[in-house]
Amino acid sequence: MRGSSQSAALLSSPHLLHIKMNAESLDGRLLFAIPKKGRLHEKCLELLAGADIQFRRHARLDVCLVKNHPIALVFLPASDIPSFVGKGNVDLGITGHDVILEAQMQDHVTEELRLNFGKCALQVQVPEAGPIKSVEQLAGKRVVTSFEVLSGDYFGKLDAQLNLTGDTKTKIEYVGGSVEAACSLGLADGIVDLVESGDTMRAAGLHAIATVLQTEAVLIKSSKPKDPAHEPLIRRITSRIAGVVAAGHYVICQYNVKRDKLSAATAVTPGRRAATVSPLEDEQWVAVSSMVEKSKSADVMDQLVAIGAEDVLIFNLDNCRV
Ligand SMILES: Nc1ncnc2c1ncn2[C@@H]1O[C@H](COP(=O)(O)OP(=O)(O)OP(=O)(O)O)[C@@H](O)[C@H]1O
Ligand SMILES: O=P(O)(O)OC[C@H]1O[C@H](OP(=O)(O)OP(=O)(O)O)[C@H](O)[C@@H]1O
Repeated sequence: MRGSSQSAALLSSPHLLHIKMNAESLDGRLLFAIPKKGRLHEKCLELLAGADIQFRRHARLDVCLVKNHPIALVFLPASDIPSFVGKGNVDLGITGHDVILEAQMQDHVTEELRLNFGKCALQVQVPEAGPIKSVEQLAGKRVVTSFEVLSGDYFGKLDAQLNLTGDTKTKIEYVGGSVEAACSLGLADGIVDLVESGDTMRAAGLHAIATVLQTEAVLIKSSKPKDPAHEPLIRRITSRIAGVVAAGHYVICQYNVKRDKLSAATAVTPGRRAATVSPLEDEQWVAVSSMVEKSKSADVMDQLVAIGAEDVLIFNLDNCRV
């Protein structure tokens, strides 16, 4: 029975020993892995709430049952989620695209959805005041990182291009955290680490000289799901989460405009299929409603006002299916 073997595999994980007493209740449930802490955790909880996946997590328990679906949530370190999903121990998961590549699980998981958070870049960084200005100058020296595989690939290719072999190759050393301190501590000539705002990098006196990878959080499923019976539920959850992500991406823009300016205005707010145009009591005017990308809404409002639109309103979406 797949449910039992899946539970047994989960329970062999050191993270999950203390949920043994719950093993029976996991059987038959779709297992969905969520980062248990770190940068992605809170955003994942918001997604679950938006998708109406209801649960109560008891303090310190890494597995909890969803009340309104046959799902169990499994809280794991983000870095372990690709291999749990890739090996089929859990059915669905959320983690970073970077983490999937670092775990070398890209051939074992399918990225179902980009989630529009956890966006950052994996960058090669060196001391701003130091002599190294390019990755070619850094090649052959000491690089400290938490991303050994991705950094190894990156510098491996660079070493090959520069004909660096044996002892002259770049030395990649792993550290589990505080990577940005490695140069000032004398451990490294450069580092490879994630950058979002750049605050950590600048505070450590570093600057970026190359980008290894752009990443964001993704919803993943196993490329070879063990239980096809879970597919409809996976599709439903994926569609709900896609709706929550789209709701964060769009706003509704509503305004009044004179009929003779309507085509200029709808050129600014074409909507996804078409703008909704409704008559007003004043026959010279119409009301227009349209979905607009949130990041462009301020520009769109400026353009509408310049065209002569009035009462321009922006509404956030709680949820949608588009
Ligand atoms: N500054 C950031 N901005 C956006 N996304 C980030 C940032 N840092 C990390 N991430 C994303 O979150 C993932 C997990 O990173 P995080 O540092 O939270 O890992 P963790 O090791 O699980 O947590 P912790 O650092 O608390 O131990 C990263 O692989 C990346 O995809
Ligand atoms: O460009 P920034 O916005 O400053 O973000 C980058 C920092 O975020 C991540 O670490 P995090 O703060 O999650 O903690 P960690 O070092 O413990 O992983 C990453 O490792 C960087 O240190």
